[in-house]
Amino acid sequence: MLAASLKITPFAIMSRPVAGVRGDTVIITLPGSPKGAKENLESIIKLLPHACIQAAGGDSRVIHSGGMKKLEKEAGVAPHSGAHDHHSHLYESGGLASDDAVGMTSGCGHHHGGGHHAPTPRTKNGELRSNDLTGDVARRHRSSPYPMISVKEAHKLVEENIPAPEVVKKKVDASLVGYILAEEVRAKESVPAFRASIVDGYAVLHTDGVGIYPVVGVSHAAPGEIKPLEAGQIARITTGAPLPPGATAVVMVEDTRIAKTTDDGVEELEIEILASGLTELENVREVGSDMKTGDLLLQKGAEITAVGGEIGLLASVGIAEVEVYKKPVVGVLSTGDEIVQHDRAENLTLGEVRDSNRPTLLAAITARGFEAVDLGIAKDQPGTLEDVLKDALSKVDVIITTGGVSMGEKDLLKPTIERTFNGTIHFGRVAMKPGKPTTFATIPTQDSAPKPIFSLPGNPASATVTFHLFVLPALRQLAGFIGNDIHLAKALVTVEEDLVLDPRPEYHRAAIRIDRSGGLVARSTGGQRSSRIGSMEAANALLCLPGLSEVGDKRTRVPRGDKVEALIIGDLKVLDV
Ligand SMILES: Nc1nc2c(c(=O)[nH]1)N[C@H]1C(S)=C(S)[C@@H](COP(=O)(O)OP(=O)(O)OC[C@H]3O[C@@H](n4cnc5c(N)ncnc54)[C@H](O)[C@@H]3O)O[C@H]1N2
Ligand code: MOO
Ligand SMILES: [Mg+2]
Repeated sequence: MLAASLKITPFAIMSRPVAGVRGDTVIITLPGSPKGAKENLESIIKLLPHACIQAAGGDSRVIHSGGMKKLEKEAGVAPHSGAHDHHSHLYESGGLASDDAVGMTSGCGHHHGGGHHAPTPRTKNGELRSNDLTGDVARRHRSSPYPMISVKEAHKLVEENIPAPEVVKKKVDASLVGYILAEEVRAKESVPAFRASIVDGYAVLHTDGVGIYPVVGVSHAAPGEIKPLEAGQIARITTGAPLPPGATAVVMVEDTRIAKTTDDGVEELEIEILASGLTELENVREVGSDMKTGDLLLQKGAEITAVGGEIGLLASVGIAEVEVYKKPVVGVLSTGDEIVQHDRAENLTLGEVRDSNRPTLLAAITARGFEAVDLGIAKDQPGTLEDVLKDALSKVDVIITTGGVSMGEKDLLKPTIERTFNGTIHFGRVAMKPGKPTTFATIPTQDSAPKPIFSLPGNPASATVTFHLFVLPALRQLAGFIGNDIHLAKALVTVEEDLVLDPRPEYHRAAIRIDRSGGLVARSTGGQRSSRIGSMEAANALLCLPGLSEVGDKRTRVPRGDKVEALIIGDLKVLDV
């Protein structure tokens, strides 16, 4: 306790905690200050069950040989009671789970440079961290070997380990939306390519002034030759049509009067110009006044957006194809013996679970403009998982799997990635809720850079949140987005109700609306349990709530009316009045 407190304050030297055992009771004294008490307790709490069992006379040899479960049962220590779980979360968010833990960040966790130490894929004595693939359950890790890193760290590790984007040529058409330009584009023609009228009326010499003039020609917005115009003459012209050579302005038909027509009253012979003080090029678009040959049209790195403006600009100067960054093809694989096709007709038998992760992710990937490949469901068998992943590596640029990344003996993704594919696990645990066991790795391949694989947690809300937080930015980076454009947009929103804080930094699903004053208000989607995909229904934002450990015991909730940072994951809607 003193050592842990000393890391926090030198005043720790002044405290005089004592601890002891009376009968079979463990007694520990803590400082008076609530903060001090919490910090001291946290530094030893993981050992309390052990200490209690020893104080109750448990035999330490049995304990260390994994007989903890049996002893806990005998001693009536509930192995996984809520409280215990709560405590385990408490450490993890406090970064006390292991000495590799790093300080937590609050907010949306986007890294802004700054030092970081990436946890090494191997332990200090060079061992691989994952369980071995023998499946001997008694040999599996009893606590995670993966350092708990912050979301900010995780973002940095992803950004540093995503391959460089590939350049491809694409036609300028609707399929270009969402691509990033890999080259600077300049105008190869001027717009307009000729002097064009902005209005319907009469082409004149602006020096002629008011008076009656003969109509000597007609210029329609159509290809064809136009006769030159002399002083004292005018020509009828329609909007967008080329001015006759020699003409220097256009008078709107509203500023004229008919002076003489043919006998049958069909054709106009002479027109009275009523507009005076015409300036040169009045109502005329000079050649290249919108865009001149050689002008910069679009920068390298510009996004071709769904608004269509960039496609229009390219089309307006006749660009037929451009170099863009190839968008990654993304494979989605569900894993788990319990997982069945969501639309399988038969009713569920005991233990079966409908696959919601794959449909969710395939939809989200496609809607974001990336090509998604359905890799189906893999059983929790090392062999089949290996076959499916091998096949996937030959077909897609990025693999997403869900499930099988936690502490269970059937959680095969980490061991398979590391031991079968010689992959590098860049991180395997993130201080966040949901999404703690999120795993990001790269797998070496013969003919390309190591391929990214995101093994997301199986819990549906966890899988969907971590897709938005980690995978989507990686896809955007692969597609050529840079800097903050890689990440989801952040906004400050006012919470409409009190939100209870979790020990871990939480990405709380919410529906945000633009309110009458133009501000953003957030309404929680309700129960945020990681298994509840319903918490993603109507969610267009993830509220970045700090973990309890970050806010100290100052507060345990975000009060209604407070503002928090939110990551925008869906379209904004206006508040229904
Ligand atoms: N002893 C510990 N157990 C767990 C920990 C821990 O730290 N210690 N972490 C918990 C957290 S946090 C999460 S998140 C989960 C993630 O575990 P996995 O990634 O291994 O996920 P699975 O066990 O395979 O499945 C979890 C849950 O989700 C259901 N599932 C899986 N795939 C799908 C799918 N495609 N569609 C719908 N539902 C799916 C699965 O049936 C399970 O119910 O680990 C905790 N455990
Ligand atoms: O980390 Mo998990 O909170 O259940 O997704
Ligand atoms: Mg599991």
